[in-house]
Amino acid sequence: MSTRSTTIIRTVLQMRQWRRQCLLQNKTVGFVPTMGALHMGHCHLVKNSLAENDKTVVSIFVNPSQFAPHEDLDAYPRTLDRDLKMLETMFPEKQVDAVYVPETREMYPSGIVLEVEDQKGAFVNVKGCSEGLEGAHRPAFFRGVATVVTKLLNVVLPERVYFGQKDAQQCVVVKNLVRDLLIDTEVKVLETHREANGLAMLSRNEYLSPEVKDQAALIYKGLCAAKELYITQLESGAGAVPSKDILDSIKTIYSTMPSLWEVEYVAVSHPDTLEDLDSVDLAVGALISTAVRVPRGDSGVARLIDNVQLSPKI
Ligand SMILES: Nc1ncnc2c1ncn2[C@@H]1O[C@H](COP(=O)(O)OP(=O)(O)OP(=O)(O)O)[C@@H](O)[C@H]1O
Ligand SMILES: CC(C)(CO)[C@@H](O)C(=O)[O-]
Ligand code: BAL
Repeated sequence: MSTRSTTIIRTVLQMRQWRRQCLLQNKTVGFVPTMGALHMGHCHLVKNSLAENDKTVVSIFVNPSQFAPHEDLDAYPRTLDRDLKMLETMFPEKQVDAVYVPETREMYPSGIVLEVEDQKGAFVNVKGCSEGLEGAHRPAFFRGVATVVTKLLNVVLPERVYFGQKDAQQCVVVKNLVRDLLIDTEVKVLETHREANGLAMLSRNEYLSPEVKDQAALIYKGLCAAKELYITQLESGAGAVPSKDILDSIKTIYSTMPSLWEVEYVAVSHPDTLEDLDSVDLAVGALISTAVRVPRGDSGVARLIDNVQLSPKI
């Protein structure tokens, strides 16, 4: 089936046939993996892929294996018609060439085994990832992401694959997996797109009432306070800043959050290894990341993540 100029591909076989044609025509392929409910953050990745490759594939697949049983797999927004329209209309100069929308049985022909207890044995070697940040709070997450990204890359075989810095730990996991499994693709990481109030664009923002969306600006405001502290210290010529001072600057802002909100974590990590830092070497910088649980419009809870990079190059 095809829309104006975007081919919709539903099976591994069709995807491979499409890819083979690109190879025969000597065309490079850029790939943007997503779980749909597309927003301007996704479009930013697509725009870069369109600019850097002859052909661009976007995948839309809500991957069950990265959700633990208590997480929001069923509630995750699924807006395929709207997503396809967005991809057709957002890029007037150059269209997305193919959208890969597989069923779960295409991606997992032998089914899915969720071994949540066994996460620490995951095969991807990412220092710090099992102990802290998202890995600690979402036990199924990185094994599921590593599995599905490997499968997707095996099917699409792109020259370049695009991810958002918003999921900073995911980017480290994917870079390590591409390196360790000798996958022949270039991983490109692009900066986080934000709403006018600073809130990171997330598919899960669809869960939020306008009021909560307004208040959620505090998340980025807290991260910006950490950045300001870092820059002040950098300009003063200091060599290091204790992580506690950074965390305190964020806590001051977070203390104004509505009382029902729950800060799941704020972490100060090494920018490359993601190991927890007691003190930030100003010449090296750090990744400051956070997850906050806020009320959903429908009485559930939405988990919002964000991060900023503290870099001596700022
Ligand atoms: N605001 C953003 N800016 C840049 N890239 C983004 C942004 N939001 C998502 N991405 C990237 O788009 C890709 C697909 O993300 P995904 O479909 O999970 O959406 P999402 O907005 O991250 O949703 P959620 O975190 O609510 O699941 C990922 O590489 C992700 O990092
Ligand atoms: C990379 C990904 C598409 C794997 O399902 C997902 O984790 C996402 O959208 O960030
Ligand atoms: N972009 C992150 C996907 C997830 O939260 O499962």
